[in-house]
Amino acid sequence: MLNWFKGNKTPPLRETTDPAETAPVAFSAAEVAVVPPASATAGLPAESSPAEPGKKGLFARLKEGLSHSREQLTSGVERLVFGKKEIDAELLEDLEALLLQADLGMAATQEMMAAVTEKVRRKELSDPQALTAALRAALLDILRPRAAQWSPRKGETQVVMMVGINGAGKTTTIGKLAARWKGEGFGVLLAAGDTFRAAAVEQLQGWGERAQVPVVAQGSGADSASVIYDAYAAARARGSEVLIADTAGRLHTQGHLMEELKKVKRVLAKLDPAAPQQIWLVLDAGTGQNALNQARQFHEAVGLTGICITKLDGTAKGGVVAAVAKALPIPIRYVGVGEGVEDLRPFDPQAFVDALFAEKTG
Ligand SMILES: Nc1nc2c(ncn2[C@@H]2O[C@H](COP(=O)(O)OP(=O)(O)OP(=O)(O)O)[C@@H](O)[C@H]2O)c(=O)[nH]1
Repeated sequence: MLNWFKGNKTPPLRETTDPAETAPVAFSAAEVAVVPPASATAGLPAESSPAEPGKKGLFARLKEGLSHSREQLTSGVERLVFGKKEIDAELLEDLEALLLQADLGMAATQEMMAAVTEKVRRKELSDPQALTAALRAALLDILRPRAAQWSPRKGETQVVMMVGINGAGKTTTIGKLAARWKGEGFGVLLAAGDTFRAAAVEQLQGWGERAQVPVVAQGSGADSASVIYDAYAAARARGSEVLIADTAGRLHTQGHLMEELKKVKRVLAKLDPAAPQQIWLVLDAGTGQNALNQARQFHEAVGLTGICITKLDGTAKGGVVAAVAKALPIPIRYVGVGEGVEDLRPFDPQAFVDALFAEKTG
């Protein structure tokens, strides 16, 4: 229990953009530490401060990030239609194979192929050169239902709990979200709930320092549910709008570790039955179709309300976003296209299709 509750002291009401606000607040240091340590930025990618806008245009960053995937899809289609006069069965077969190779997965591929084949059958599509436009439209139809932005709300304290397998990019995504929401004027607090990996606490504190957002942490090996509970209590007392809770990476197949996540939910619900208001799964795009299994199992265990797909810049498997969108009725909140703070983009289906699947290469 935090000592400002015990002592019935008035907690700081609201966070401001003043860095002084990020100094340790009133609490029992033995139990909870809200600390942005001085040297915690070690090991973080060099980048601009959160207040500094990205130097490149937002779409340009997304496009650059998706260049490997775009190259595979766009050039692939160009190769298939080169010299072709009509869309025949062979071309359609090759196209299906290309979409599967680009990691769109069976269900999304089949839906896109059905849309294209139907257009060919109705004679609305006969020119092979027009295939790309038809594919883009079909992809957009799959992605559009998954676009739903979430933002903290003034006057409420909501918890966004981040889950995922080891190394998916949870801590990094939390840092980027903290900078974004802080920049939008929300009071943000971070909970170092990954008590398993010692460096994770330091890493989170580094992001906290960069974003000028306080971090609630306990010693390594502490009970994750207790850290997140205390952090939620602190966030409510401070009037922060959002608590972003890190959790340890775990394989979706490790039943006992999935139970731990359920415990965090139960413990938070003691403070507010609606908490955690959001549970977001972080998926590494490079894991390809395995991302679907992860998403299904995390969803079954804890009930996801959002998905963030990271590392789209390092892979040609960008099509996995379509596979995830088709397989699960869960909003895709953000996509990560780099390690920098500005490389986390809100998921915008039209921008994503434009960046992933160019009308023409180049
Ligand atoms: N290129 C690229 N790298 C990323 C992206 N997101 C995260 N990373 C990198 O991925 C690595 C792992 O990220 P973390 O945030 O530590 O992953 P985690 O899920 O917290 O890991 P655990 O604590 O082991 O569960 C780091 O080197 C990040 O910089 C992204 O969108 N693009």
